[in-house]
Amino acid sequence: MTISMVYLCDHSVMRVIDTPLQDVKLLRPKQYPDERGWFSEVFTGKGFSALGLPEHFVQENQSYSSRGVLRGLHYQLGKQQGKLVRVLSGTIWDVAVDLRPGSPDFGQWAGFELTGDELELLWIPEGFGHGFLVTSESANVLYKTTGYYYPAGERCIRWDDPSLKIDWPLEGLGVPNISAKDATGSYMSQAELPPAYLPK
Ligand SMILES: Cc1cn([C@H]2C[C@H](O)[C@@H](COP(=O)(O)OP(=O)(O)O[C@H]3O[C@@H](C)C(=O)[C@@H](O)[C@H]3O)O2)c(=O)[nH]c1=O
Repeated sequence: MTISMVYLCDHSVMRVIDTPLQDVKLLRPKQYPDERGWFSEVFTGKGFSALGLPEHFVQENQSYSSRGVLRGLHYQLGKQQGKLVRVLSGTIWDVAVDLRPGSPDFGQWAGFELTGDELELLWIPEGFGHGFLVTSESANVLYKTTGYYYPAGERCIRWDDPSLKIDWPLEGLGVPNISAKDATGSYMSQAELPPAYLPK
């Protein structure tokens, strides 16, 4: 994690934190505490647009998982999805992998601990594989997507693909609990990948 930048979007302040993957961002919305608790504008279309991030999301998903569950690494072909991920309760280790051929970060991954105790969002653009491991008793994960669910385009890369060398924090968790579908995931070398990276 490198540079921290603060952008002003009207009255609202969003801290944008660069990550080892140039197009993946951690976002910390401003919180307004008072004697009742706190308030925050977690997402505004115009604020995101001012940051060069998508203004429109078409779907919001929530999943609940118990400790040791690993979902991923998922992406969609045909109708791609950018994802804005937030943890409502519990703690996960969230992973993004750049799958865009030609990208400077192609084949690179980054992992982030996200917890319901912090107001933090992770922005993962189209063309990335996404997955997470639940490291707390349970976790509620909420994410908006820029594209609709498109089952025909669903793809999965194995969480344990040795070419990716993802350092999942599995200490004390043992073998992760994955779905039957994820167990049939592809190795990246054999996977049908998203469209090539387009430099901005
Ligand atoms: C993802 C999704 C699933 N479903 C259904 C299909 C299935 O019956 C059930 C569970 O689906 P899955 O096993 O694919 O759910 P899950 O393994 O949680 O899939 C999700 O994983 C994370 C890591 C992502 O990044 C998401 O984009 C999505 O791929 O929910 C929908 O109706 N809409 C959706 O958008």
